[in-house]
Amino acid sequence: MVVTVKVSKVTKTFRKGKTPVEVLKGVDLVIERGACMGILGPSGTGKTTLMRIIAGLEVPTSGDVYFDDKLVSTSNRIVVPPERRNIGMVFQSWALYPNMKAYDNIAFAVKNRKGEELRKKIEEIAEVLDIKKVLDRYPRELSGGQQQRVALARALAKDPSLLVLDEPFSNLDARIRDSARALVKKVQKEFGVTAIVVSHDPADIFSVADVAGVLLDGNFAQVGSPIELYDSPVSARVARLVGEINELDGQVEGGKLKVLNGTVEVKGLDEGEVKVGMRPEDLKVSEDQVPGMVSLGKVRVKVSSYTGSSFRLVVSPIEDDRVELYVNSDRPMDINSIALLYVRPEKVKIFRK
Ligand SMILES: Nc1ncnc2c1ncn2[C@@H]1O[C@H](COP(=O)(O)OP(=O)(O)OP(=O)(O)O)[C@@H](O)[C@H]1O
Repeated sequence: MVVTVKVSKVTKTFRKGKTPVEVLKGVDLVIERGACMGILGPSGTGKTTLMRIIAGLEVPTSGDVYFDDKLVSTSNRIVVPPERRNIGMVFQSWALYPNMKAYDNIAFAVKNRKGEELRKKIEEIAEVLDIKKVLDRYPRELSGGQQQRVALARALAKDPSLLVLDEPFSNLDARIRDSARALVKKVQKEFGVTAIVVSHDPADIFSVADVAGVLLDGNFAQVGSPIELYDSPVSARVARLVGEINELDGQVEGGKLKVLNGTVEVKGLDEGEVKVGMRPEDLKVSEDQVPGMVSLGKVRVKVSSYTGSSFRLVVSPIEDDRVELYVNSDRPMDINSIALLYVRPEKVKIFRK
């Protein structure tokens, strides 16, 4: 039975020698039945700890965890042990048994089915994951992508209440990572299982999660759809974690934002010093006027490099060489050429200092 997961005011304190360190500081979270929640955050921020608490592998210092209405963990106590939470887990390492064929690796995890019924279930999942032909191979005879799919099949074969994926793509080549992400999304939806994906790579989270949370300093700094997090981050730290961003100082005066040599209309903001964020794809360098975009003044091109699908420019305002901005461009530019820098005004992000 697929569950809704509810985490309520969960804290976790570890001891580093004699010093207590509070890693989670009252985390609240609801993952609706059948939804896929992504958890993003820098290293050491408590992502794995939170996931282990949900899985029952770690006990919360305080707070509660529910699967539907059932209390599974509470302050310093595991109410339902991990083996009875029916969680399908996929780890970064995939953790396949090297001495067992793919089929047996999958079958080993399934306790509730036997014989023909088990075989049918495994074949059905193998079909969806396209690993039917490799079920009689040992892990060492499989590619990384196939091993990952076997690990996913193993997690799904027991009809889990919850699927937990811990950095599931980090051991894959960049070449197949995109297709692996698409496959995870497809099977998660097809099997209708509630899922949690933990990663430090926003691309992992954005490609599979319906809702994502950014964990910073022991709490969620923001929870929202991937688009919300990317387009409307609540802070410069969140903005930086979910994608590349240029950060500049600006000033709000009389309903206008002054940044570099440009002015952008803004509404409902307090006057004063602000931090301004602009993503490289929201900037453009051009000799001509660009309709719908606002000029930020003249810049000098310092770097123009080809990235495979587009060009990447590094530019500096002509009056201040120390300020550098990254700009995505559909064409190369001559080094040291001077042009105007434009920004899409609706995409400018403004943060309090
Ligand atoms: N069993 C433990 N005892 C003491 N400290 C721990 C223990 N487990 C984790 N920590 C500490 O808690 C903090 C959070 O660790 P956690 O592994 O949850 O972070 P993370 O966000 O998953 O990091 P990463 O992305 O590097 O895996 C770290 O500072 C870590 O050193």
